[in-house]
Amino acid sequence: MKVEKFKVITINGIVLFSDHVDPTAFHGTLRIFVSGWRDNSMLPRGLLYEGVSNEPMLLSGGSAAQSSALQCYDALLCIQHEDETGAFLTHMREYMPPAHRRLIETLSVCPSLRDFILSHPSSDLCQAFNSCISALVDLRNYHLKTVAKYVILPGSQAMGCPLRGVGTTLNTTGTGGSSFMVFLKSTRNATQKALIQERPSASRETEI
Ligand code: HEM
Repeated sequence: MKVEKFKVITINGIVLFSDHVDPTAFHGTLRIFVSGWRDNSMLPRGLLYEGVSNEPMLLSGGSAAQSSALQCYDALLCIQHEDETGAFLTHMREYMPPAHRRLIETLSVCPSLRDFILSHPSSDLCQAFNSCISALVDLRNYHLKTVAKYVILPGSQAMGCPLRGVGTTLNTTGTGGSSFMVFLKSTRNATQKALIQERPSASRETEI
C-alpha cells in the first residue's frame, strides 16, 4: 500500500493530518499501529515487554486525549466531563508527563473562572468566556467529522479486507477501548453546557 501521501504536522504532541491524507490509507495502515494493547481483542492479555516486566502490560494506543493542552483548557474553563467520559480522560493523564498532569490538577482546584464571571456580571467578560467555549465546541464538532471521515466511513467500506476483524474492533472502540462516537459526543456536549446564558442588562430591561 502506498503511504507516501501522508503529510503529518506535529503541534504540541498532537498529530494533525492535512487534507492530503487518504482516509483509506489512514484507516487500513496507520490506525492499526496506534491502536494499543488495552481493551484490544487482538491482544486481550496485553503485550509482554521482555526485560521490563514478567507480566504482559495493557497500554492504550496514542491519542490526543493524552495531550495536556485540551485538558488544560477544560480545567481552566470549568468544563465538567462526567461519569465514564471523565474517568477515561482522567485515566489518559497517566500517559502525560507528570508536570503536565500536575498542571491540570492545579487548574482543576483553582477558584472557578466561571463562578467569578457569574458573580461579577459583565457582558464583555461573559462574551469573552463564551467565545472560548464556542471555539472548543467548534473544534470538537470538526473533530467528530474528521473521525467519521477517517474511521467510520473507511471502516464501513472495508468489506473483504484481510484485516476486517481489526477494523471492526477499531471502528467502534477508541484507543482506550471506549465507544468513541458516544465518548466524543459527550465531550462536545459537556463543552456546550459550560456556555453562560447572558442575562439581559438592567438598561435593556428598562428599555423594554
Ligand atoms: C485522523 C485524525 C484523527 C482521528 C481519526 C482521531 C480519533 C480520535 C478518537 C477515536 C478519539 C477517542 C479517544 C481515543 O480513542 O483515544 C479521539 C480523541 C481525541 N482527539 Fe482525536 N483524532 C484525530 C485527530 C485529532 C486532532 C488533529 C486533534 C487535535 C486538534 C485531536 C484531538 C482529540 C482530543 C482532544 C481527544 C479527546 C476527546 C476530547 O477531549 O474531546 N484529534 N480522537
